[in-house]
Amino acid sequence: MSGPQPPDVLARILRRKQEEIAERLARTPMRELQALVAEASPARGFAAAIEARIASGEPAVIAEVKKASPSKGVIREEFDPAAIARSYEAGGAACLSVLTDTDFFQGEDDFLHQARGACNLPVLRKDFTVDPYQVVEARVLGADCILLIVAALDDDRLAALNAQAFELGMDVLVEVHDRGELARALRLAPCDGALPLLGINNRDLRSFDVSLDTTLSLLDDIPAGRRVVTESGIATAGDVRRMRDAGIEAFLVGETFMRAPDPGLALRELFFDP
Ligand SMILES: O=P(O)(O)OC[C@@H](O)[C@@H](O)c1c[nH]c2ccccc12
Repeated sequence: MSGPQPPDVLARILRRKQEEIAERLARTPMRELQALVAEASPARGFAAAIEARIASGEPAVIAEVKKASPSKGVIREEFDPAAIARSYEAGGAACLSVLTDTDFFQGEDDFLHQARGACNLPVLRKDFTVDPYQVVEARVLGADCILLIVAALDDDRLAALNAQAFELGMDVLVEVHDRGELARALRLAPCDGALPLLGINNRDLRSFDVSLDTTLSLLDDIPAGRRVVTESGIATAGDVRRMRDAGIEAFLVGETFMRAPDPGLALRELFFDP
């Protein structure tokens, strides 16, 4: 370790998230929210879209719609979620990921709505989901998949939120960063035969350090047949090659595309015409 370490940003985000959930509950009680599920747009099949893409011999790219982050500040000034979604779809994305956290990522719930409404791709709600209220909220917003960060949840909560998401017809991307978290993710039981996608975050959410070695170092512990998504820090054709040589076929990429004038073109160049 070198240089000053930032404070544990994940802990700060989770403290603030509890306040935010309380505020939202006070505005719209759970019962009212649940009544809106019936009116939500049917789920698009997030994991199925990834598998279909890989079955056709191409990598599955989950392209992220992200304006800012705590580690990088504002990443993209000119930010139109609908235009970005259309660009990603044209560039060959299999799915989208949309940041909805406002306080740390300058996201909005409405960004998900705008992005999903502008294309036919399944969409991941990228947020810090720690409460059943947020899972219902995700589906009401139209989300096709939610993120569950193992480092943010105890075993019981992780299992409960995972099952709840599947019951609502969504898929789950369960995110790990080290061997201990991976072991916990692998203990999740199937829901109606379905298991979550395994996301390996190359960025340490506590220190912001990024290393693609994180993904490679965990592969030996993953049973055959599980779908792995490598997340964060993918920037060059060499990075993509390195991951694909290790057998990784699903990628979650944000910053590299968000810094490009045309995000979908950047996607196409990185993955489809190197
Ligand atoms: O912008 P990048 O380095 O390509 O990373 C995308 C994505 O993996 C990252 O935004 C992310 C991964 N896990 C998260 C959890 C919360 C917020 C954000 C994230």
